[in-house]
Amino acid sequence: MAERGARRCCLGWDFSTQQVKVVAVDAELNVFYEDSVHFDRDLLEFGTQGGVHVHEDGLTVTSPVLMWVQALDTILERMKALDFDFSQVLALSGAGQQHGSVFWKTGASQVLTNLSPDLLLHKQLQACFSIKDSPVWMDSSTIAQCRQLEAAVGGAQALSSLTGSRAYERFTGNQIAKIYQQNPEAYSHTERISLVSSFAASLFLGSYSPIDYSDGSGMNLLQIQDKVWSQACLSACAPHLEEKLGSPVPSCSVVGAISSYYVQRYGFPPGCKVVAFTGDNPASLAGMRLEEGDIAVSLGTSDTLFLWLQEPMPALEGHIFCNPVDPQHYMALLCFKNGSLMREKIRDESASCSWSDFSEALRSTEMGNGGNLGFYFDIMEITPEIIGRHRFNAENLKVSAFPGDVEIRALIEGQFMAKRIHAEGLGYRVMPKTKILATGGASHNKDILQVLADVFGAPVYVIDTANSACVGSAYRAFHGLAAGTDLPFSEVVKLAPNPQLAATPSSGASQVYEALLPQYAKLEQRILAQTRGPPE
Ligand SMILES: O=C(CO)[C@@H](O)[C@H](O)CF
Repeated sequence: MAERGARRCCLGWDFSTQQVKVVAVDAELNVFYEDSVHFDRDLLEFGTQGGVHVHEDGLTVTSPVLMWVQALDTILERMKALDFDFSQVLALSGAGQQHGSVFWKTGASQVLTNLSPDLLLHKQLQACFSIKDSPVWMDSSTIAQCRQLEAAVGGAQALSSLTGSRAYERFTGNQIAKIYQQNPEAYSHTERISLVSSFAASLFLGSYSPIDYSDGSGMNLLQIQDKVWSQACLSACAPHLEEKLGSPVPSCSVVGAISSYYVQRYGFPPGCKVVAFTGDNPASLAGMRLEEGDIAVSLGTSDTLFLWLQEPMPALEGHIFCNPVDPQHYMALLCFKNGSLMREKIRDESASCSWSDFSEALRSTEMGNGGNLGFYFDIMEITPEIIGRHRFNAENLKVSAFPGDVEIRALIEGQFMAKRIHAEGLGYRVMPKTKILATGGASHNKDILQVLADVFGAPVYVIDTANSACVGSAYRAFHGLAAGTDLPFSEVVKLAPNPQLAATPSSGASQVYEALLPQYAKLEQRILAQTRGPPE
C-alpha cells in the first residue's frame, strides 16, 4: 500500500521476461512502494508460459508486445486506485529484458505523441506494431543469420572485438535479419525498431526513445569502443536499419520529460524526467552498486558473473557491454550453466543429500585439496564448451573418483577457479579494493562463500538482488537528476543499504591458488583439446 503524505521519489521499472515491476525509491534511497504484474497470472488472455510463447519449432520464442503495454496500464491504474502520489515523482528510469525487439509500424509515432488521457495505452496502441509477437532472448532460431553476420565482418572473433560478443542467436541484429528475410512486408512497414528497454522508455516519453549504449551492446550491432553503430554489421543484417534504430545515447542520458498523457491521466509533474532505460543485467549492476574492480556472482541454476571492466578483452565466450553507470568503462557477463543443479547432485552423491554434511566436508578439507582438481559438467557447459566429469590427482593424472569430501571441495574450488580464470580472460583483474558480491541460493552457505573468498583473494559480501534491476533503475533515475554535474553514480547512491560481509580470504589462500589456477587452466585446455579432437 502506498504511504500517504508527500515523499519525493524516483520510480524504477523492470519489463522482464515474466512480469512488469515497479519500485518507488525516496531521497534517502529507501524503497517504499513496489508492485508487479505477472503476465501468466494476471494477463491470462495472452496465454503465455513464463511470459513467452515457445513456437512449434522449439527454437522461436516470442512475447506479445501488447501484453507488455497492458501490464503497464494495469500497474499504473492500480497505483492510481491506491492514491499513489505521482506528483512527487522527480524522474523515472527502467530496464528491459535484453536483446528483445519491438517493431513500430509506420505512423505509430503520431499515435504515441497524441495519446488521449481518457483511454488506456493498450487501447490506443493496438495497431502500432508491425510485428505483434516480439522476439525475445530465449529465441535460438537465428543460427543462419549469426553465421552470415560473422562471415560479413571477418569471423567470430572479429565480431566480438567490434561489438563485444561473437554472434549469438538471441542478439537483436540477428533477430532483425531474420525478420527482414522472412517477413519483408512487415519490415518495410516498420518505421522504428526498439529494444524492450527503449520501447518501455518510449511509452513514458510519448515518442521514440533512443537505445542506450549498454543495452545496445547486446545487439551485435554497436561498436563498443566508439559507441556508434557498425556500418558493416548494419548492412549485413538489413537495409535502412540505421534510420529505424536512431542514434544510440549514453546510458545516463535524460531522454526527455514525461509525456503529457501521464501528467493528465495520473498526475505526474510535467517536469518529471525520463532517464534512458537499459538492459536488465546492466540495471542490476547499478542496483548492486558494483564499482571498479568488483565482481558480482549470482549462484543460481546457472551461475552468472557480472564484471566491471576498464580494459575489456572481447573473446569467443561471454559478453562485454558498455558500462551503464560509467561511460568510460565496461561490464561483462559470463554464464556457467553447471551451477546449483551440479552442486545439488554432488551434495546428494557425496554428502548424503545434506548441506550441513556438504559444509562439513568443505571445513574438513584443506585449501588446494591436496592438488586434486575436478571439472563437473553434467550438462554441456558453455564456459567453456565441455561436458562430463573429469578428475585429476596432484600429479595431473586422470582418476575416476575422489573420496566424498575431496569430491565436494574439488567441485566448489573448480567452479570458482573457472570463474576467476574466465573473468581474467575477459580483462578482469582482482584489485586491492575488489569486493565480491554474492547472490542467489548458494550465497546462503558461508562455507561455499569462504572458498569463493579464498580463490579470488577478496572479501565476499552478500546482497539481496530480488529487485536489483528495478532498484538500479531508480538509482539511475536519481543519477539522471544530477545530469550535467559530473556527479559520479557512486556518490548518488552512497546512502543505499550496504551489503553484508560474509567471508574474507584465509591466510595463505593467495599462495595456494596462485599455484593452482594455472594448473586448472592447463587441464581445462587439455580436456577441451581431447573433446574437440586434434586441431586440423
Ligand atoms: O540474455 C540475457 C543476457 O544476455 C538474459 O539475461 C536476459 O537479459 C534476461 F532477460
